[in-house]
Amino acid sequence: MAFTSAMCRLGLRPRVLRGAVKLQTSLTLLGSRAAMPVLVAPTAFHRLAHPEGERATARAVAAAETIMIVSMAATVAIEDVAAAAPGAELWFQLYLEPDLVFTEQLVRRVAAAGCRGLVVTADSPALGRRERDLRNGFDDLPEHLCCENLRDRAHGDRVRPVVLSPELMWEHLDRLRELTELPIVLKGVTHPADALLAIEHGVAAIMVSNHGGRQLDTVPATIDLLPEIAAAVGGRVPLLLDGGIRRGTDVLKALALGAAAVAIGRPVLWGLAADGERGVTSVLGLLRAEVEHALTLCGCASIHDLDPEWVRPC
Ligand SMILES: Cc1cc2nc3c(=O)[nH]c(=O)nc-3n(C[C@H](O)[C@H](O)[C@H](O)COP(=O)(O)O)c2cc1C
Ligand SMILES: CC(C)CC(=O)C(=O)O
Repeated sequence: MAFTSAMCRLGLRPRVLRGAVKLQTSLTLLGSRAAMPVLVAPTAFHRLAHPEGERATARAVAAAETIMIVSMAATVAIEDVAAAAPGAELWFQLYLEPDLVFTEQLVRRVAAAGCRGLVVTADSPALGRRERDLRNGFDDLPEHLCCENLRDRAHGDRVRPVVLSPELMWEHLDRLRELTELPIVLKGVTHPADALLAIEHGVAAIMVSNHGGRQLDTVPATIDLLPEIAAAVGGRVPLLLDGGIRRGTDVLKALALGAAAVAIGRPVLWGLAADGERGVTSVLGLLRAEVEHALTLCGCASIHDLDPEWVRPC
C-alpha cells in the first residue's frame, strides 16, 4: 500500500551518547491530555468488528490514557460510549450537513456527553468508490445495527443517513464555529493552501489525512505531504497525521516531520476484531512500547525534541 511503503522510504537517524533515560511521551492537545502521541482515528461501525463495539474501544483508550475520536457513524450512541469508559478523553467526528440543522442538534448532544473536541471530516464531498465494498456487496449495516448518533430526536428517533455533500464550503465551518465553543479539528487536509485557509477560519488543529486512501484514489501518502504543510503552518496550530502508522518508528518519523501526534484507524479495528477491548489494549500497548523503544534507540528523551534532522530518505 502506498502509505506504508512511503513510511519505509524514510529512515530514522539516531544520535548517540545523549543520556536519554527519562522519556517524555505525553502531550496536551486542545486541552485533552494523552500519555502518548498516538490517538484513535474515527472509524465507523465498531460493532461490525466486535459486539461491544465502540464501548470496548473506549475502555481500551481510557486505560491507555489517550484520545478516541468517535465516528459520527458509530454503532453505539456517544452517551453510551462515554458511560462505558468514564475518564476516556473523547472527541467526536462530524460530517457537516449543509443546512446545519441536524448538525447543531448533534453538536449539543456530543458536548453534553462530555466530548472535548470536534473533528470535521472535509475530504468526503462524496463517498469514495470502494471497489472491495462493491465486490463484497457491503452497502448497508445488518438489521441489528445502526448509526446510533444519527437518531433524529426531533423526528421520533428516525435514523438519518450519513449525508456527504459537495455543497459544503468554508462558510459552513464558520457557522459551526458560531454554534459551539468546542475546539474544531479539520480532518482531511492534504494541501498547504487549505491548511492556511483552515487557520484563517479559526480551526484549533489540522489533521493531515487522506482518509486512509478510501476517498480520492492516488492522493499521495500523508507522510510525504506533511513537510510542506508543516512549513506553511509554521507551528500556528498543532498538526495531526493519520494514514499508514503501523510501528513506533512511524510515529517518530511523523513527529520529526512536524506532527504533534498521529492517529491510527485500521490497527484499532484489527485489535477489536481479534479480541475486543483486550485486542485494542494490545495494539495501543504495542505502539506505546515501540515509541518508547525507538526514542531510546534514537537518543531522544522527549517526543517534543524530534525534528526533521532525525529523518533521512533511505
Ligand atoms: C473501516 C474504516 C472506517 C472509517 N470511518 C471513518 C469515519 O467514520 N469518519 C472519518 O472521518 N474517517 C473514517 N475513516 C478514516 C480514518 O479516520 C483514518 O483517516 C484512516 O483509517 C487512517 O489510516 P490507517 O487506517 O492507515 O490508520 C475510516 C477508515 C476505515 C479503515
Ligand atoms: C459512513 C462512512 C461515510 C464512514 C467513513 O468515513 C468511511 O467508511 O470511511
